[in-house]
Amino acid sequence: MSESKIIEELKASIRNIPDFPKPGIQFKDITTLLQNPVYLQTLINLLVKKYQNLGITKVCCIESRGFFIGSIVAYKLNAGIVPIRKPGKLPAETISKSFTLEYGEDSLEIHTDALTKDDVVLMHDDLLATGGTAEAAQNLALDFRIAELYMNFIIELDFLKGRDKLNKNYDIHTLIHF
Ligand SMILES: O=P(O)(O)OC[C@H]1O[C@H](OP(=O)(O)OP(=O)(O)O)[C@H](O)[C@@H]1O
Ligand SMILES: Nc1ncnc2[nH]cnc12
Repeated sequence: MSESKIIEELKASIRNIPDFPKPGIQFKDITTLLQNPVYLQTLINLLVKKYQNLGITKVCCIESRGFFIGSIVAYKLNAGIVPIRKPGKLPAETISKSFTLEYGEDSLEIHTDALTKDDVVLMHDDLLATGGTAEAAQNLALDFRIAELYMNFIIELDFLKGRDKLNKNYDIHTLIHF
């Protein structure tokens, strides 16, 4: 099967929940993709193929839905896992960035010793919506003056133009567009 057909199948496996968690939001639920072993393997294989020859040393995984796939990809790439978490969850010294998202306001934190200037970082989250989360996460990583940064999302809600908030000097890749 062609790669675009495979991506269409993965897209069809994502469940839409209207009005969750607030009226007007069309929530893209990835649990229906993740719980299917074939779809899970297919997704991981596509991501590993894309990022395997780039010398990635750390995968930054954005809480919480970014943890699932980001962690597996890190393992497959022989890279480390760096959690980017909601406030008050990381126990050691952190740096923090605030942002607004499609249905609220939040901030994100990373440990101050999580990255170094030699790191080639893959930043992963399940979904890019308004881009507030990804922008904050990108800025957290760039504060470390890392060697390179790749941004990856399973899903992008194109109509929200979240991509426009991100620094265009770094590669941004999304598998499935709505
Ligand atoms: O582009 P944005 O408008 O910033 O929205 C995208 C973010 O929203 C969701 O996370 P959420 O904050 O709902 O947390 P969760 O992963 O813990 O469910 C999603 O997993 C992204 O992280
Ligand atoms: N529409 C949406 N579906 C799933 N996760 C989201 N995060 C922000 N917007 C979302």
